[in-house]
Amino acid sequence: MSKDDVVLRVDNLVKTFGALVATDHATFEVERGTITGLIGPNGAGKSTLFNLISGFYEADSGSVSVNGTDVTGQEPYEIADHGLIRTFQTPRKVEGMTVREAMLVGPRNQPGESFLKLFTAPGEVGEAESKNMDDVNRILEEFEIDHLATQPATKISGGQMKLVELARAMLSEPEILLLDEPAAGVNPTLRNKLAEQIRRLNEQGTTMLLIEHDMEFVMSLADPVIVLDQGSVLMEGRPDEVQSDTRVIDAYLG
Ligand SMILES: Nc1ncnc2c1ncn2[C@@H]1O[C@H](COP(=O)(O)OP(=O)(O)OP(=O)(O)O)[C@@H](O)[C@H]1O
Repeated sequence: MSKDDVVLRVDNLVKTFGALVATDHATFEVERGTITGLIGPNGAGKSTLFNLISGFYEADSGSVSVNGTDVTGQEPYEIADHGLIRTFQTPRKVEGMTVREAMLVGPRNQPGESFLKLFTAPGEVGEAESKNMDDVNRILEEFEIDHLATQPATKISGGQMKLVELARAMLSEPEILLLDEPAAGVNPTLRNKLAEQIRRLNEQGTTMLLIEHDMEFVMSLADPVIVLDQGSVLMEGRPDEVQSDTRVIDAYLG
């Protein structure tokens, strides 16, 4: 793979918790334009890997690069500025806000977040905020969830919240989006909607790295699929190759 084709490179990452090696020299690349699946039995180290890649955990050793830039040791917001955005298994609490307000929390590079700018460049702040509002309204429509805009964010279903999380992540215009179990606890109708949206975003150019326990969901969306076992990469291949590999079957039954 040429350097330009790789959005994310994970090289020999190690993370220990006391005597437990949660990430054991994990090494892989995510090719631009793909939906790459990341699967593995419970405790294989998938969430730890996401936390390391997105800067929420510090690695003991190894490196992470995004778009050819070494981001090892950077803070999550710095890594986000390089175009890597993640969602969480359990969406963050947004009490007291409508869905539209929750969407507005935390888009990247928002000048309103800098108090100084309120005094030095108030016009810029106003413009940025109205652009954010336009972006939120456009994305709510694209995700076909504009009817939820004025609902209290805590009153919508878990599945709808997952759609809102995905929509909110897209406000940052990521080059690579890390999705942590988007289908978990979501009913079949909304799961299909989520899959449709993930496919649409990918066709429009967003590369994805997808952790998912629902095999049907991940195998119908992802290619390639990386299998993690005991903190390291066991294999990588097309969904059909992974599903029939005896090492993978053993790891799951193990
Ligand atoms: N903060 C932590 N402190 C101590 N041990 C941890 C911590 N986070 C994860 N672990 C341990 O590291 C190992 C990998 O956990 P991790 O959550 O990354 O696996 P996973 O593949 O995401 O599992 P699951 O599919 O069940 O979510 C497990 O043994 C877990 O108990």
